[in-house]
Amino acid sequence: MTAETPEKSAEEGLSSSGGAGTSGTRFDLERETELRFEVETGERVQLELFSGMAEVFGSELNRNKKYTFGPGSKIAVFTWHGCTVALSGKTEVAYVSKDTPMMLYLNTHAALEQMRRQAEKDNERGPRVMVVGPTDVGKTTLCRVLLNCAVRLGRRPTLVELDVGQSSISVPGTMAALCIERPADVEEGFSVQAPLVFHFGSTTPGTNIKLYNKLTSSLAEVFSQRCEVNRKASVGGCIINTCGWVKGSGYQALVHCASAFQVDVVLVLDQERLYNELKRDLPHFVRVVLLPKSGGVVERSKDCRRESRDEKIREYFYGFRGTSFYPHAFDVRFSDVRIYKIGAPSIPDSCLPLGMSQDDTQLKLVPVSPGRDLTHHVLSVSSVEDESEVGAGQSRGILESPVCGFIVVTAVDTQAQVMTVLSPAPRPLPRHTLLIMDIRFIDLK
Ligand SMILES: Nc1ncnc2c1ncn2[C@@H]1O[C@H](COP(=O)(O)OP(=O)(O)OP(=O)(O)O)[C@@H](O)[C@H]1O
Repeated sequence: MTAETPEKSAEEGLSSSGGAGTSGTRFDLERETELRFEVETGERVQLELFSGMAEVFGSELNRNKKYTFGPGSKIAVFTWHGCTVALSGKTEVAYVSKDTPMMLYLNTHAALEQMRRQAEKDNERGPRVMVVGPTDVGKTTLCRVLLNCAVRLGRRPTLVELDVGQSSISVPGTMAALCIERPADVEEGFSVQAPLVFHFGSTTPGTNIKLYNKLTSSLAEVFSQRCEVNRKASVGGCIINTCGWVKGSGYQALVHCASAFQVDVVLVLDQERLYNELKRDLPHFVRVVLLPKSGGVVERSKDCRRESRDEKIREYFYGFRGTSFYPHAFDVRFSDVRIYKIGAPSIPDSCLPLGMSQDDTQLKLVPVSPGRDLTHHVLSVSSVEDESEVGAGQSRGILESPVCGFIVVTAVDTQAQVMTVLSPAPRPLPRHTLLIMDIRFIDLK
């Protein structure tokens, strides 16, 4: 699609916001402004840069290339020096804003880069940054901007993803780390090659906060080990994306994360209360910075979040926009696998065996006998060696082993004692220890 319909200036674009789907609308953006748009459900929108320079969340746009955004995408095209872009397709809203915090975000990046330079000089480690704030304040977007800025300067920062509801690295229900080697693709985001992924199993940390904190520590440990042997990773530092749960145990989990990763900087988006609490509770050498949220960040409904989780799982099996991968379906005999759930249901303290605490039950591996209720569940394939025995001591090994992939149970035949699974690779499964998630995926499309 090209800009064949009437051309509009930014001001006209403003007046066209509010929905009546526009096609081929041209926007002349002044310096330091951004064009924000949302794609209507069931639609696609194409973006093209005609002149000047512009970026989407820190990834530069190429001129005269058409970028396509799928249903529900919420995008901001920012320009430092002015540009002309066009949108074609049905947008729910499209408007230009002069009021953007990008300058503050860039200043934050400049300060982090200064810390990296200093680290290089002094043979120290680079900044470890934690981004926090309530839901829908643009945490993920800020992480992306900061990582893009760093990698564009030749740095190799690590993205640590602790948001188990909306992971930007792997499927929901996981906690992961990814070394960033190139800027995010404008449409697809960061290229996910060789991430380190741990199984959490649900979309809210509150379902098993003990496990959540444990895995945060495991990620921190692996990251620190990598920094010891890889100078670039050490200088690049890390940007940690967290969950929007910032009260009670959620808050404690943030404090735990700050200590596990030994963070130097905490960026608090849009909540003064959280900012003050962290200033009070973190050691004085941690720099806690309050940043405003962008007016463009869009609140997402529960349904919208569920859809984007489903989309993420679909993407894992079928690739971006469902076109690049061809998953396999095959039968797995019950006797060939061992399936566990992490965490036993909590029972009153008075009923626990002598010397055992609730904490122990949260980290316990509970064997699951396959039945029909397993249908549609996502299972993580643990990388733990098949031969290892699961005794009281070894369960730790499974909890703290990364996963090597995911499968979805599509059918269970209890008579034949087999289950049919959807898998990214052909049979056989690479390992036979499976961890069940609370998350289900129904392969409808
Ligand atoms: N300036 C902007 N203009 C338009 N859309 C934006 C802008 N910044 C962010 N968004 C969009 O707003 C949505 C929410 O942003 P983001 O995912 O960064 O928030 P979050 O705080 O990480 O959310 P949560 O932690 O609750 O999942 C995303 O779809 C993102 O693309």
